[in-house]
Parts: sequence; C-alpha cells; structure tokens
Amino acid sequence: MVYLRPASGLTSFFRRSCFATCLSVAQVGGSSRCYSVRFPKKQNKTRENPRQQRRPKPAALRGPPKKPSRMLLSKRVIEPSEAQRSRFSHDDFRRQKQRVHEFKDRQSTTPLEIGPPNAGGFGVLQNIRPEDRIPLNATIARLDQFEALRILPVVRQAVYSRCLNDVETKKPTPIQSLAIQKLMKLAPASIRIAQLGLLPNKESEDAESDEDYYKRKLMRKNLSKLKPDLQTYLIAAETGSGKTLSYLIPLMSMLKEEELNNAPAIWGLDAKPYIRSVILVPTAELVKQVLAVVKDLCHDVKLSSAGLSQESSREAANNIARKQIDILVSTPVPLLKLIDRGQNSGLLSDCRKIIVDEADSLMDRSFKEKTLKLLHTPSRLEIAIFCSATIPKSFDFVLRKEYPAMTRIVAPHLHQIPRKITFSTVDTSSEPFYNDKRKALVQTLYNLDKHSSEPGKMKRIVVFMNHRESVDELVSYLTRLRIPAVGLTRDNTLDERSRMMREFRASSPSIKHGGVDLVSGEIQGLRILVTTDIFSRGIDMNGVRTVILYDVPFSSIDLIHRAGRTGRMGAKGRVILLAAKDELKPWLRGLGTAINKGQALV
Ligand SMILES: Nc1ncnc2c1ncn2[C@@H]1O[C@H](COP(=O)(O)OP(=O)(O)OP(=O)(O)O)[C@@H](O)[C@H]1O
Repeated sequence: MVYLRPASGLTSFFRRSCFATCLSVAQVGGSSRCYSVRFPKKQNKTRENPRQQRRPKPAALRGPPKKPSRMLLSKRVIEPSEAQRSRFSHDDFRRQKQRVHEFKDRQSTTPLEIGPPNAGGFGVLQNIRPEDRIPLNATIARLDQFEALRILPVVRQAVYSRCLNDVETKKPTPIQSLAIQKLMKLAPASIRIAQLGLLPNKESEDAESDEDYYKRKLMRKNLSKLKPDLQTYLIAAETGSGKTLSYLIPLMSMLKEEELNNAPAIWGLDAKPYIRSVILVPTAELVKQVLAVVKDLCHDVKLSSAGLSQESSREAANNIARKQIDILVSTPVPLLKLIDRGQNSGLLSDCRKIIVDEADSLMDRSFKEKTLKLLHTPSRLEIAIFCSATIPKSFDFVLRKEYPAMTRIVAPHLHQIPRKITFSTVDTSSEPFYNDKRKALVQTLYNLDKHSSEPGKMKRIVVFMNHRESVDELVSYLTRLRIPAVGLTRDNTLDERSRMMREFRASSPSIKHGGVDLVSGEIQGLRILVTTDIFSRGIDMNGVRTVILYDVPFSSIDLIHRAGRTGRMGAKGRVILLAAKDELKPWLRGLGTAINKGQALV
C-alpha cells in the first residue's frame, strides 16, 4: 500500500491509519508496507530565456490608466494626489467623485434583517415599510416654523420662553410639525358646539327669544349625554426628536381653546372637581420629568396640572380627586387605585383627552390590561394619542386590533439610531482583556478620559447593565480604582434617584486638567452613571455624549432606547458595546456597520 505524503502535519495521522490497515491486513493473513513520498517544493519560476521575459507594452497599446481602488463602506472621499490627478482626464475624475458622493450611507431605508430563528430579542420590531412612513417632503419644509402651525399664540409664547429659551433658532422638529398639523386639524369640541348653534352668538344673544333659549339649552343637555367619536393617533419618531412637545403643544392649545369658547361651563364643570386630560407614562421618573415641562408651560398658559405616581402619598392622591385639573400626569396603577376607591369612581367622567407616552411599554404584557382599562373608563373620551420611539410587532398588533381606524404619524427615520451617533464594539475576549469585561470597561473609560472631545469639560458617561444586582458590584470596583461612579437602580428611593439624576444632569462643569488628581488619585474628568433599563426610556440626560453598553441588550427595542440617551436633538454621540466574541452572534457582528449606515433595526 502506498500513500502520497501531502504535508508534514498530516503525516502522523496517515501513518497511524496506515498502521491500523496494515494490522488488519496482517490479521487476515496478507502483507503490506508503508511508504511515504515527498513532493519537491514549488519553486518560483524564472524565465531563463531573455526572449521570454515580459516587455513593457508600448504606450499606444497600453490603454487608459488604472483607477485607484476604493473601500465600499468608507465615507471618506479619497482625493487623488497631484500625480494621479494629472493621469485622469477632468471628466473621469468628476464622474468618480460624483459616484462616491452618491453613496448615501445614512439614508438607507432597507431594514437590517436580523430576524428569527436565532436572533434572540432582535427581530421583535415591526418592519415599517417606506410607504407607511411620512416622507420628509415639502409639507415639513412648509411647516418649519411654529408660526406656520395652528397653535394658540399664548401656547407658542410659553414654548418659546419656557422650553426653547436657550435655542437660537426656534423651529419645530419634523415630528412636531407633522403631529401638530394633524392634531390641530381637529376642531375642538367647543367649536363644534358653536357650529351646531349651541353657543349663543354675541350679537344675537340679546335678541334671542325665550323659546330659542330653552331649545338651545335642551340641545346642549342632549349633546352632553352623547358619546363623541373617539379619534386615535400614533406619533412614532426616533429617540430625542422632541415627541413630548409634539403632543403637549396641541393638547394645551385644545384645552385653552375650549376654555376661551366657554366649553367647560357648557359641560357643567364650573362647580365640581374634574380631570380634563391625562398623560400616562410608565415610571415615576417620567412623571417627574414630563410634569416639570407641563408645569412650566401651564404657568404661562394658565392651566392647572398635577402628578401622580406610586411614590405619591395617599393624601396627595386624595387631593387630586378634590381638585379641578386640566392636565394630570400619572402612571397607570396609582390612577386605577384612586378611581377604584368608591367615592372617586366618576373621576375620569369629564376626561376627553388621554395621551399614552412610551406607549409600546404601556401596551406590553405587563401594562396592557391596566392601560386599556384606563382608556375605556372615560365615557366622553374624544382623543387618544399613543406616542413611542419603537413599534414592536406585539404593539402594532394590539393597536390594529383595538383601534383599526387609527391615524399614524410615523417619522421617516423610525427604528434608526440617530444620525450623529457612532457605534463601535470592544471585543472583551481579545488581548489584553481576556474575557475580563471590567478591565475592558476601565480601558475604555481611560481612553475616553484622554480623548480630545469635550475639551475642558467634565465628560458624562452612562453605563447600561442588564441586571440591577450587578450594578453595585461594578460601582464599587470602579470606586476602588478611584474612578468616580454612581449606581442608580430601582432599589434606590425616588428621592435618592431624583437627587442623583439631578446631580448627573447638571451641565458639565469646566475642568482645568483631565487625567488623575495627584493628591486623591481620582480620575478627574469623568462623571459616570451605572444604571439599568429603568433610565433607558424617555429620560432626557441633557447632552450626554457617551453611552457604554456593558451587557448586550436583550432586544433591539432596549438597544434603541439605551442608545437614545445620547445624540438627542441632532447632537453628536457615541455608543460603545462591550462584548466577548461568543456573545457576538453573527447577526450582532454586523450591527455596527448597519447602524453606522443608518439602517432601521427590526
Ligand atoms: N423644537 C425644538 N428645538 C430644540 N429643542 C427641542 C425642541 N423640541 C424639544 N426640544 C428638546 O429636545 C429634548 C428632547 O426632547 P424629548 O424628551 O421630547 O424627546 P423624545 O423624542 O420624547 O425622546 P425619547 O424618545 O427618548 O423619549 C428636550 O430637552 C427638549 O427640550
């Protein structure tokens, strides 16, 4: 038996298998031998005959010069050197440059197809087709000023002075233009009443006969018993796009317009406690944040407001039931509890507008029943607005089932990570970390401290973890290394959380030098917040530039919300994912490229 030896590494394997064959042959009485034959090494061929040597072609036969190759994904336009330029004709060069500019990497509309069967929590978002998104077209260009929108002047003035005081050019964001325009097309109830002739005309009031007066009064009474048609809206736009004002401005305009038309008096709200509108949010933090904006605006617009969350005392909750409130900001459970207390069962009977902020979360398995119960409680509900930065498939299904006639206002860049965020991954399994994620985090923080961005400013960094039990451990590890970090989880009381968040959100103080303090040994230029998903939704962190994802998020929804704490309102941001090689499933490896190319996640 002869075998040809292909390479030294495999020899022993072949020898062993040959030996086994020899043995088996010997056992049955035959004979065999083992040979190995070595192939000569491949030599570089040289042409010995000078006649065979390749000669350069004459210039006339050579054709046009070769174009330099280009990386497909590179955003950089490679300017040819002077020497290269002289080899191109001008037209060639212009065409080539144009082609590079045509590569619109952040405009891609094809979603990143990372779906089932093995994509974990990725693949849960609804694939919104381009035709279902409202294009950024002439409508938005036409409505790029608050003055072009139908808003009451007093509300507009309050927005300018209270919310956009620091902003140089005060103009609505695309989702604000679209939402305000659509919502304000609705004639408020009071105007409809006036159109029906139920409100007295100022001039004809005196001349009105008794018969007409009583007829009008009767019609008004009958009308107040009628259940109005419910109008439902979905406002969906990327994180940090100004969704809060996109529903607050129309809400306040409508409430105020109703007051100016004397509608509350017509509805008989003069003498009794009422709640005219409710904004539902999922957490106590969001109650605080949204209520702060509402209170600011209400101060100027002259409307009343209140907040209710699981942190509110029983007395504070009971007080709400005794007041006349135009806008109540609340989480679902405490509001349901308040209504369930016998004497308050009619608390929402005059509520005509409900807004469900972070609606995908409030319509998920844990909240859905409670939210729907609240939506079905007011008998005179006129408008329900659902507002969200993500549309998971399950949420889309519930909306289609419960509100098939819903008007959808979906921004063109929904499910994309905002344009100015750069996404990168640190492989924690490679040298020098060798699967020690904490080391990788420290190295990343050190690099960020040294980085030239935000010069002379304290850099604020948010680190997201999947489990709150791990937060304290990581914070004490960082503190031991004299890296200033605070942990913020559901285990802290609301007061603690508010205080820590206030300190973290306070604008970055200026610092003279970065690096390490020689006396305390502390890294001076960083302020680090380690937290979980409790702070990933809706919280406005006031110009945070860096988000570190210490754990791979459970789903694309979590990824979008966590990343959305930076890069808000067109500001720059960076998201760094720390992941070991075995965590980086094939569909996760392409994530950075897809995000940086502007693909929508599903
Ligand atoms: N037209 C505007 N011009 C400039 N800044 C604005 C404008 N509208 C809102 N902002 C500011 O942008 C920030 C983000 O707004 P907001 O919190 O409403 O975003 P969001 O879309 O609700 O984000 P998320 O999806 O994370 O909840 C806020 O600080 C807000 O004051």
